[in-house]
This record gives sequence, structure tokens and C-alpha cells, in this order.
Amino acid sequence: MVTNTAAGTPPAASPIVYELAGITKSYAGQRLTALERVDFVLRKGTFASVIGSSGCGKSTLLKIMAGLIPPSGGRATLDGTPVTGPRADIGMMFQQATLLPWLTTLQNVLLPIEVRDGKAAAREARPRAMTLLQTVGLKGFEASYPDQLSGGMAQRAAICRMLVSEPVVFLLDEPFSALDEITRDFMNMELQRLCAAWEATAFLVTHSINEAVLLSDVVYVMAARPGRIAEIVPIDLPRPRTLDMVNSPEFGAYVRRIRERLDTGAFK
Ligand SMILES: Nc1ncnc2c1ncn2[C@@H]1O[C@H](COP(=O)(O)OP(=O)(O)OP(=O)(O)O)[C@@H](O)[C@H]1O
Repeated sequence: MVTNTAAGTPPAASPIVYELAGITKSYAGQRLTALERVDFVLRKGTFASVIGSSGCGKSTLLKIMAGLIPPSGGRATLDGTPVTGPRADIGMMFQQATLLPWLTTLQNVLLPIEVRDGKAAAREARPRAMTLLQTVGLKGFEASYPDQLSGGMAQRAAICRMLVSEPVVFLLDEPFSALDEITRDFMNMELQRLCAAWEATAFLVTHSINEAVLLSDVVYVMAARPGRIAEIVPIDLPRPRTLDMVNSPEFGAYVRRIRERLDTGAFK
């Protein structure tokens, strides 16, 4: 049973934020079914990850959850309403920070608000953006341009850009995989801290078993062709998680279990 969550509350007691029911996806012109009957829920304040081999359908799943592509069948529901397109209450982070090079860090953080609600709304959100930048250690870099930031700093700015709209759910597509290992470890701990502070509901796509176990309350192991959830692994490790936990026997047991499932299921 899972007893620890990013926010410190038992997931069984927390309400459902996001629900996927019978999601299938076939791409036009392809005989291959990318996803077949994927069902799960994300509960308030919990961190879930999906892990699977290349091509098993993780990105397809995340794009459907973000409303970027429609499913062929089934339903995605956020906060009780069907997800039929991109929405302000869905926050996303990608492998690349994708900051616009001609805007300052602060302007980049405010961009989603400016695009959606206009310049006045962006001006109003300025103090919130400044506080967010301070929270992630970017105070003093508000006026810097993206080429003056390191990879880790750029991703911290991208975190602020995701948070500024105060989303209900965070969808994270390997956000730190382009960073060096030391920065990545640090960013994962930062992410954990922010998720706890926000009581965030988060969903991470990753290729790293260690990262999935370290951050998650539950790991969904995907198998390929057709993409489906092969196993649900609740991670019952105490929070806050620390990097030295990866050396514990409990951590190792979770990693082995997931790896075995990937070995036996992912390439069938
Ligand atoms: N736009 C598309 N048109 C046709 N087929 C697609 C399209 N996008 C993905 N696919 C196919 O759907 C399957 C799942 O792809 P997807 O990108 O979701 O996998 P993934 O698990 O995210 O892979 P990776 O880990 O390599 O990023 C693959 O067989 C892929 O070839």
C-alpha cells in the first residue's frame, strides 16, 4: 500500500484529479495500435511515472493527456471535464526548455499568460513570476536572456513558466534528460520540493528506472505493441526522498521488479 505521497497525504484519501478510461490510439495509415485500453487515475498530490521501452507509446499517452492529440477511443477527464484540447489548467515541461531567445527569463515565464490573456494580465502576474523565479534560485536572472543561462537554469525557468498559470496537473516529458547527471539529480530533488510545496499532481514520462522510483508514489510500466500498462508498481518509500536512498535494499528491490517487468514485457 502507498502511504507516502509528494504532499504527504495518503493517495487513497485524496480526490481523483485526472482520469483515463479505455484510451486507445491508432495512427492513420498505420496498422499498429499505439495504445490499447489504457486506464488509470491520478490523485491529488501524488506523483506518478510511466516507464517503457522506446516506441511503446509514452509520448502518445502524454500528448493525449495534454489535449494535443485526440484518442481514437476512450476518455481523458481533468477535474471532471473532458480534455478535448490544450488547457490552461494543464502544465507541461519538455526535454528542452524551449525558451524564446529574444525574450528575457521573466518575459519567457510570463509568455503563456501574455499569449492567453494579454499584456495587462502578464503585467499583473509579474510579482507571481518574480516570486517563482526566486523560489527556484533564479533571483537576479530575471533580465538575463536564455543564452546566458545554463541548461539547468533554463529548465528552472521552464518550471516557473509551467507554474505561473497555476495548473491543476503537471505533465512532464523527460524534463531533465538532456542535463548532465549531477544537474539532473539536483533538479529532481528540486522538483520533489516544488511538488510537495504545491501539493502537485504530477505525471512523468521517463526512461530512467532510478528516476521513476526516486520521485514516484506509483510507477506504471508500459509494454509495447500495443502500448498498454503491463504493471502498476506502488512505491512505498518514505518522503522526502533523498539521493542516497538509491543505495538502499528497498530501492534496489523496486528497481529490479520494474527492470524484470520491462525485460519480460516491453519487447513482446
Ligand atoms: N504521428 C505519428 N504517426 C504515425 N505513427 C506514430 C506517430 N507518433 C508515434 N507513432 C508510432 O506510435 C508508436 C508509439 O510512439 P511514441 O512516440 O508514443 O512512443 P514512446 O514510447 O514515446 O517512444 P520513445 O521512448 O522512443 O520516445 C510508435 O510505433 C511510433 O512509430
